Amino acid sequence: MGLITCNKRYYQKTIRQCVKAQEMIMQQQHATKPRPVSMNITEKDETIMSTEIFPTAKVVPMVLTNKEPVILSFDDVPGPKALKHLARFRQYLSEVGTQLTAGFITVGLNVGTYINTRKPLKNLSSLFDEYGPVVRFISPVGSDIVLINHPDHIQKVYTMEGEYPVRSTLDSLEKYRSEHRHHTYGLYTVQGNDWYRQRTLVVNPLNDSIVHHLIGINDVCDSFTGKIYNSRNYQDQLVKDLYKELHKWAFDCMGLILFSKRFTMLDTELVYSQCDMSWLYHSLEKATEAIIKCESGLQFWKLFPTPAWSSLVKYCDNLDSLIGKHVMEAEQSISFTKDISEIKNKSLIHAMLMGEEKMGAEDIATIIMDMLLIGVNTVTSSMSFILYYLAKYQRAQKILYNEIRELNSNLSINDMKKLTDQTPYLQACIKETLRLVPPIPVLTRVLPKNITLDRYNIPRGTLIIMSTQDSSLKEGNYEDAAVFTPERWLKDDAKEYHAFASIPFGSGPRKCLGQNIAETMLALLTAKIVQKYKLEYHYGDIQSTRNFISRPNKPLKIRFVDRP
Ligand code: HEM
Repeated sequence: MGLITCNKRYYQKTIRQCVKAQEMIMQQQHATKPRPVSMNITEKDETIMSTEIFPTAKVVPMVLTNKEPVILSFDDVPGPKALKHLARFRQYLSEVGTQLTAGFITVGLNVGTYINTRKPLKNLSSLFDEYGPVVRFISPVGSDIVLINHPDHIQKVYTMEGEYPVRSTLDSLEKYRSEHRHHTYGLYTVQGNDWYRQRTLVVNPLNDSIVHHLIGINDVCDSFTGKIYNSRNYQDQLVKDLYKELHKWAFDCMGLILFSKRFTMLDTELVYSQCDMSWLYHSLEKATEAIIKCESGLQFWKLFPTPAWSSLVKYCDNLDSLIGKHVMEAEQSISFTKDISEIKNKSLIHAMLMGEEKMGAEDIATIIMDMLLIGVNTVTSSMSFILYYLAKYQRAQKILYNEIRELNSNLSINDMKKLTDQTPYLQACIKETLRLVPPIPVLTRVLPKNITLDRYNIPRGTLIIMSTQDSSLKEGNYEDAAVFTPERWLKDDAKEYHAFASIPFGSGPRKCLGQNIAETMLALLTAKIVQKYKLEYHYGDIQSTRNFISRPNKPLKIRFVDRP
């Protein structure tokens, strides 16, 4: 639909150019005849006209025959006009950077969620409806931003990202690291060769870690279902905030994978006590809140320390030192052990410390911090929405329950592949939830080369924001796109879906490192909950917030009714 609107606009523009060219040719012909005094055209005017006529006339046959592609300039990319006037301030505010425009976009999106005005604020999809599939934001302060949502364009960006893909970083975390800690490591935020080196060092130990801890994760999932049993009210809802409980579950699972430790946050009430484990959990929660605040809206923290910035510094410092303690403990245990080969598999931290290329303790702590921040928050968000959709779509829940019941096992497995093969409907439910609510709703790239998108030439270095959530919710890409339909992934037609219409884990060499881990955690807990409880939801529709990691915008009041 957006593509059609855009092409329509393009053709209208070309037709206007064509008419203008014809008028000018006619004027030029008239110019050779004796000229009426009222026209008053000077020699200078004639020169201008003749230089304008030919380029325009040259374009016309190309468009009409539609044989040669016409490349339109970057200036032709449509976008909101208001921001163009702000461009005048560019010279004064250069230090604020590109993200201010991203801030404008985020403010628009977030405010739209909270304020119920008569004239609703624009969200990304209305921008695409208005301007077409390629929208330009002229930044008042930094590089311009281009917004896209068409799967073809998203695919093209990924194919041109190069060997060392560059994503726009979380500015607040990057500033914290470079200015406050004088240390720029961090897998999500680092770029270029450094990124490649880190990723190569982490990828294998991380995959091994999930295999080692399957049984432990299974136990944490059992703790969660047990906790539901023990802490329901008379309406079979959790007395506590379900989102927070899921957050603790994700934290405990990630504790096993990243530290090989049982954090038991689910079982303990000592959330704000003085023990290291609860401080780590508390700091993670607070650091996430502070990053969300800093990344949404106008980024004044770049100019002076705002309360959100001070909170970010405080809690990221906490995280750094608490994780650093675990890394130091691992270093010590290595230095006291004779049989080095045995200890290498003790934890992900041990494996990284003993990798072929030695990594410093601070570097490892930063990588672990990134994985904790991304991993815990994304998995919690997805798990919340899986439960919500299953509770809302009873028919889907019934099919899933039958699939799990037929497995006729207690699901206490240590072979994930077997579980995946035996539960196609469960996998489809996870995939469908991630299509409807990808926890990271927009992905970014800065390309090393110019790229042509929908005939517009986008210069290299432009920040390209890919609205992957908008793409996966578009009717043109999926029929009944807003409806939770896991079956769509099991039909033959699924093969016809565009491979880039729904990419919740990103794509290419820089795609999510934790996909395997996330899918395992989500599958295990969903299976265990549905096996034990019938889920119900009797309240208003829940949507996702549009933060850099989205979450439910309302309390998850799901009922967990015992199955007979
Ligand atoms: C449902 C859960 C998850 C979703 C939907 C998700 C999604 C994503 C996405 C979209 C990206 C960016 C990809 C791109 O730019 O093309 C990403 C990157 C990343 N994710 Fe995940 N993620 C999830 C869970 C996890 C977990 C559990 C971990 C930790 C083990 C993790 C670690 C990472 C890391 C380290 C990166 C940066 C990779 C790099 O820059 O090389 N993610 N994730």
